[in-house]
Amino acid sequence: MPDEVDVVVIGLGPGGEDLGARLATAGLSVVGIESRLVGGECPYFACIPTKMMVRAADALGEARRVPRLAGSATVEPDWAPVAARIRDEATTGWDDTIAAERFERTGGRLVRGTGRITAPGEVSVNGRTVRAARAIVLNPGTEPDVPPIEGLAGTPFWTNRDAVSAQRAPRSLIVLGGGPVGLEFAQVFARFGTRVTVLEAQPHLLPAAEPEAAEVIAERLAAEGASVLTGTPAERVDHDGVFRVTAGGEEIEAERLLVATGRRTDLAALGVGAVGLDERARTIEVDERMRAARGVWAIGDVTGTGAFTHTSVYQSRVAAADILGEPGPTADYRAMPSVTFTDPEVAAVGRTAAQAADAGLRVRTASTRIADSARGFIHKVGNEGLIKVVADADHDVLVGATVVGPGAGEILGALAVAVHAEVPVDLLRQQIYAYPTFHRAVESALADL
Ligand SMILES: Cc1cc2nc3c(=O)[nH]c(=O)nc-3n(C[C@H](O)[C@H](O)[C@H](O)COP(=O)(O)OP(=O)(O)OC[C@H]3O[C@@H](n4cnc5c(N)ncnc54)[C@H](O)[C@@H]3O)c2cc1C
Ligand SMILES: NC(=O)c1ccc[n+]([C@@H]2O[C@H](COP(=O)([O-])OP(=O)(O)OC[C@H]3O[C@@H](n4cnc5c(N)ncnc54)[C@H](O)[C@@H]3O)[C@@H](O)[C@H]2O)c1
Repeated sequence: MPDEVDVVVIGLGPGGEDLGARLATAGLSVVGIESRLVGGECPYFACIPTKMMVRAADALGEARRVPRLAGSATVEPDWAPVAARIRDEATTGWDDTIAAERFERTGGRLVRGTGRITAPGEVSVNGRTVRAARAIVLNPGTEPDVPPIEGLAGTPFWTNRDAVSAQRAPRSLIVLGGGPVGLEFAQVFARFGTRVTVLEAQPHLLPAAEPEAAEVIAERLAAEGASVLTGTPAERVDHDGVFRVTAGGEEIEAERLLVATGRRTDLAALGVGAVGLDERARTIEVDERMRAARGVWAIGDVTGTGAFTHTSVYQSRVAAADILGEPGPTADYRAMPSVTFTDPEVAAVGRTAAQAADAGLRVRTASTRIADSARGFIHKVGNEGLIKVVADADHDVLVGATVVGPGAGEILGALAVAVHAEVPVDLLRQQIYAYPTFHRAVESALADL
C-alpha cells in the first residue's frame, strides 16, 4: 500500500465501489478499503439474494392462483433451487473475487481490512497509515440493529445475513419488525410453507409508508396464512432449541427468529471524531455535495437519506463530480423512489400525504383502487392495491405518490418522472394512458385530485 494517494474510500458498498472506480478511471490514485466483501450488503446479503427469493416465491404465489383462472396446478415448494441460485448465481459462494478484480481493473487499489480515520487526511488500516491528499470517502453502510430485548442476546437468532443463506425454509419463523426487510422475508418463507408470525411494534406495518399501503399488505399476508401482530413489540425471548417470544401477553413459539428491526451504524469505530464529527450520532450529516467535513465525503446508508442501493450510487455520482472539481447537479431527494418487493409490491416516490403536510404544504390527495381499473378487473385474483397521489395544491404539481399492486415498482416510474420534473397536474391529465394497463389507473387518481 502506498503511503500517500489522492483518495481513500472506507467501505466498498455499492456507492463506495462505484465512486472509487469513477475516481480511479478519471486518473486519481485511489485506495479502497473493505473489511468484508467488495460490493457491500446489496449483492451478498440484501437486494440481489432477497429478490431471487422473491422471484421464486412469486412463482409459487402465481401457481396457486391457477385454480381461479386456468384449471388446476399442484404446487410443491422446494427451497433447494433458491439456495443453489443464491449460492452459485448471486454470490458465487459469498466470494467477491470478481468484484475485487473489477475494482482493480479501474486502477483502484483494494486493501482488505478495517479503515479508521486517525487525523485529517489520514486513515489507518492493518496497522499502517495512508494519507489521502484530496479526499477521504466514507461508505461504511450499516449493520443489523439488534434491540435490547430481554433474553435475545446470545440466542441463535437470524438477521438478513443468515436468512439469505438458509439451506431450507424453516418449519416456523417469527419475524421481528414489519419494515421492508421483515415483510419481504415473511412473505417469501410463508409461500414456501413456513408458519410465519410478524411482530411489529408500531400500529401499522411499513410505518414509513402510506397507511393504506400497509393495510393491503397486512391483509395479503393474513390471506396467505401468516399471522401479523401490529402494535406488538417483543418483550422477552427464550431459546431452548425452539424460540419462545413473549409479546402482547402471549407466548409465540417458532423454530427460527429473524430480527429485522432496522439498522445501526458505529461512527466511533470509523474514527470520525478525528475530523470533528459527532461519534455518537447515528448518521453522518452531509451537504448537497456529500461533504461531511473538510476533505471528507460520505455516501450511502450512513448519510440517513434513504437506505437504498440507488441512493448510494446516486450520491456517488454527486460526490465524484465534487471531488473531481467538475460541474454537476447537487443532491436532490425530492423524487427518491423506493420499492418493497412484496406481492403486491409497495412502491413510493417523494412524500407521503403526512410528510407533505408536515412540511407545511397545502396538500391535496386522491386515490384509486387497482381492482376498479379495467386491467385490475381483468387480472382478477391478485389485483389488490391502489394508486395514491399527493399534490402541492399551491403549485399544482405532484410531490409524492404510492402504488401498491402487480408491477407497482414499474408503474412508479411514470410518477417518479412527474415528481422529479414537476410536471403540472393538468399536463399529466392530458397524457394518453394505454388501455388496459395498470398504469392507466394513474389517470383515474388524477381525475379525483
Ligand atoms: C435484506 C435487505 C434487502 C434490501 N433490498 C434492497 C433493495 O431491493 N433495493 C435497494 O435499493 N436497497 C435494498 N436494501 C438496502 C441496500 O442493501 C443498501 O442501501 C445498500 O447496500 C447500500 O449501502 P451502502 O452503500 O451504504 O453500503 P453497504 O452495502 O452497507 O456496504 C458497506 C461496506 O462497507 C464495509 N465497511 C464498513 N465499515 C468499514 C471499515 N471501517 N473499513 C472497511 N470496510 C468497512 C462493509 O463491510 C460493507 O461491505 C436492502 C437491505 C437489506 C438489509
Ligand atoms: N426493497 C428495498 O428497497 C428494501 C428492502 C429491504 C430493506 N431496505 C432498506 O433497508 C433498511 C432497513 O430495513 P428494515 O426493515 O430492517 O428497517 P426499518 O427501520 O425500515 O423497519 C424496522 C421495523 O421494525 C420495527 N421494530 C423496531 N423494534 C421492534 C421491536 N422491538 N419489536 C417489533 N418491531 C420492532 C419498527 O417499528 C419498523 O417498522 C430500510 O431503511 C430500507 O430502506 C430496502
